[in-house]
Amino acid sequence: MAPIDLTPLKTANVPIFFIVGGPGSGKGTQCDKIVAKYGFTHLSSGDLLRDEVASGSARGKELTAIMEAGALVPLEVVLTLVKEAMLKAVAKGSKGFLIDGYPREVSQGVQFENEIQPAKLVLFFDVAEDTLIKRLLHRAQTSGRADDNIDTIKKRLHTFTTATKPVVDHYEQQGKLVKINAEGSVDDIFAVVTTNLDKATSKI
Ligand SMILES: Nc1ccn([C@@H]2O[C@H](COP(=O)(O)OP(=O)(O)OP(=O)(O)O)[C@@H](O)[C@H]2O)c(=O)n1
Ligand SMILES: Nc1nc2c(ncn2[C@@H]2O[C@H](COP(=O)(O)OP(=O)(O)O)[C@@H](O)[C@H]2O)c(=O)[nH]1
Ligand SMILES: [Mg+2]
Repeated sequence: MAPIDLTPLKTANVPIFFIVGGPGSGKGTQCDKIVAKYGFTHLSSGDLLRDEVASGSARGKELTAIMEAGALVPLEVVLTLVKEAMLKAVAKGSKGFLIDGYPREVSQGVQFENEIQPAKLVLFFDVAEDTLIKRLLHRAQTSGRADDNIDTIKKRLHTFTTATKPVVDHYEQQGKLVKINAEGSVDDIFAVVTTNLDKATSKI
């Protein structure tokens, strides 16, 4: 596969925010609110993967099995989808990016930042496991997602603890982590989010 020309994305030099948290921690919910207020482009890596599956492509078929096992899709696959979506958004004048559900492991973050540009901040929505399970089982009633069932939820939580928690430590060491207690109401959490985003964007 030919390498993707990232020049337009690098030249745009718009702020990039990683949004991390366990499955069901409210990443998508908060991203919708951030988009409404700040006009950033929201890219959910999980949604990009689900779109790829829905397209019926050969690449999509391989992904289904991995996602239903609650495991991680190979870094190159996710990063390629993210890059393609970012380039499309930059062509339309994107003001910045919320990269939701990525990085899932330290190497995903390192490679993204090396190849594209460093993230400005990493928002981490911190929610206890029992709350995550309750929320996901509730969402399962309407989400239609093949992975919103108790067996896959348990596997996703395991993947989060083993692969993604080190991501949180990695960015904490770099002083880029904003850890938000996300057990409260959507509006209370959003108030903390806006305080941090206002601070980060005023320095641009
Ligand atoms: N960077 C990513 C993002 C997603 N996935 C795969 O896609 C699945 C669903 O991802 P996502 O929609 O982000 O789900 P959750 O993290 O469970 O978060 P939520 O449902 O809360 O959005 C993951 O379990 C994983 O198999 C992945 O491998 N790598
Ligand atoms: N109680 C409560 N529920 C929330 C909050 N944020 C999201 N939810 C619910 O939790 C579920 C998962 O949220 P979602 O935004 O899809 O989380 P994501 O999986 O991290 O993207 C959904 O059913 C939401 O309605 C919150 O702040 N408080
Ligand atoms: Mg989501």
